[in-house]
Amino acid sequence: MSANAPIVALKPDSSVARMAVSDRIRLRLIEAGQRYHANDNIAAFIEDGELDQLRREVEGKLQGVLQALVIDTAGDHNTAETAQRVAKMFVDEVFRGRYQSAPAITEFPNVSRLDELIVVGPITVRSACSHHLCPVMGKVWIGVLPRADSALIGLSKYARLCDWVMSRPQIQEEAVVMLADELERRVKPGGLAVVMEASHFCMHWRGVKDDASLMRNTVMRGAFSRDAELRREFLSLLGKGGV
Ligand SMILES: Nc1nc2c(ncn2[C@@H]2O[C@H](COP(=O)(O)OP(=O)(O)OP(=O)(O)O)[C@@H](O)[C@H]2O)c(=O)[nH]1
Repeated sequence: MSANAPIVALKPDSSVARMAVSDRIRLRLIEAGQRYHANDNIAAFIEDGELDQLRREVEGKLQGVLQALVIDTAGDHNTAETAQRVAKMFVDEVFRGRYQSAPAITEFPNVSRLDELIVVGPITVRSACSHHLCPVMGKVWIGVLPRADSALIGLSKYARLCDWVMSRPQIQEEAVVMLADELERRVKPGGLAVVMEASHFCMHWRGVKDDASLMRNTVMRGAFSRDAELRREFLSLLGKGGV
């Protein structure tokens, strides 16, 4: 992990070793000039074994939150292990797209020089808003217009990539752009379209308590941004119940 090297120079070994694991990781990120917003992946800055330490650190902080909420975690059998459960849920499940490396995406050359529209979806996606950490549940549709030098990727890989990008706290507008960037980098298509439709629990469960509203947004790149007919064809293929 190359980003680790400058940290050792910055601080004596012993003081780095004594730091909380989140501080060690943060120092590496800062030293490398790497952004670490809620929707950024920081896997390259986490060393072997540190995720276990991070989960334990998060558990300790969550125990403090429960204590501050005046919940008797010692006497209440239902919350006795809540801090541990929630830490595991954040680090290993719902926010794992921050801490784990990208899924392996097998790429195949476009031997047949396919240049017709491919539509994948609806892919079920689960995320969380970065404002309240409430669930965001939705669907994503992806349109790819390949060109001769594009890579073709397996169908399941669209869903794997979606899951990796979505498993982070974020806003929907940025989520679709990030997903489009990841797809564009791997597939190098002549055109790329992403549509997301999602339900935000920060609006259902709390706040305005509006049960019905959805947010829909799109990213249109390359041929999709230039060609209205292609856009129409893609949108018409999203199907009933789609956008
Ligand atoms: N644009 C956008 N807004 C979002 C998304 N997810 C949640 N929000 C909104 O983020 C806003 C945060 O607003 P604040 O005023 O800081 O928070 P708040 O006082 O809890 O707001 P209320 O939800 O209105 O009670 C809310 O309006 C949410 O509905 C998203 O993906 N995109």
